[in-house]
Amino acid sequence: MALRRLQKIAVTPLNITGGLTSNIQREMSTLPRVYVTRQIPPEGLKILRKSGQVQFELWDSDDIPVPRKELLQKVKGVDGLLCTLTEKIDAELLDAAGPNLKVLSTMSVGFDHLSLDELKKRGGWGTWRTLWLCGYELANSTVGILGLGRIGVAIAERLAPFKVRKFIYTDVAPRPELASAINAEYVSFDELAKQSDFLAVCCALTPETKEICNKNLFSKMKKTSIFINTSRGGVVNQEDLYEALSTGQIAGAGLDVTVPEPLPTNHPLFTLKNCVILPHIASASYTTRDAMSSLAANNLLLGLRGQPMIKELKL
Ligand SMILES: O=C(O)C(=O)CO
Repeated sequence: MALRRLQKIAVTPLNITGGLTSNIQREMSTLPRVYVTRQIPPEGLKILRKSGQVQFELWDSDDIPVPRKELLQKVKGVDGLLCTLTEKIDAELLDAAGPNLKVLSTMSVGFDHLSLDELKKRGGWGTWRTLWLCGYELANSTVGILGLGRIGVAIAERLAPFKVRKFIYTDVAPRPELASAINAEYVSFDELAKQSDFLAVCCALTPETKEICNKNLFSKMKKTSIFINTSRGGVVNQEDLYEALSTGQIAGAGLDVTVPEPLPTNHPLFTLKNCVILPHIASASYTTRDAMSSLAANNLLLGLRGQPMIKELKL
């Protein structure tokens, strides 16, 4: 299989001796996987370890280079490869590594052991493929809304032209006045999970909704369904979401909100190909932010004058 997403190649003019004495080193986590092809001097290993950014495995010998057969096995699916000048990085090796490989770093100033043509070939988008970056269609789908308020209705109005077959929603009680505007059917929480092809969370974060989206919800969803959260990160149990996405329990997630915000770039959710994360920007248009600031200012002035506010949170 061809490598499609090679992003960086680094050459390193290091000349340090020394090393670790243990056999294969393995740090298990959900972080990007790196293979280190040689017992490199401890400073480099310390940097990798301390970074908290990667899990790595090491061929722990300074005397003999990793046998080619072993190397071809070990590089399968890695995100990064740290090699030395004794490893030939050619088409066979890059194919064995596969499409996850993003960075190749060599502990050498010379780069004659790297097949530059093969590396270049794998640096761009690659060729168009029939199922490349395919997703699921809104047409004929069932869209579920968890918490139907003005935002849920506005989302449904925007999705309807894509020929959604059916809108369903759940809330503490049916909300017929809002639901009628989008022809949405009230269902139970379980039915919402079971039927939704796209499930959009639009509820407020309250003690009742905290982590309401957890393994109980995800385990009832279809394997082809997409989970969307634009409300608050706290309504989701992120460990359960990670589990559901990484095991294929659900097909994908789009998150505008997370805990914390912004989500640290080494968070396990960022390692998933089926999770798109934004830094809370769903309302980030000049018009919307102007409207939000005007509303807040007008509410304040009305309140100070003792008049009814345009939007008042009933306590
Ligand atoms: O207004 C809010 O509460 C927001 O989350 C803005 O995106």
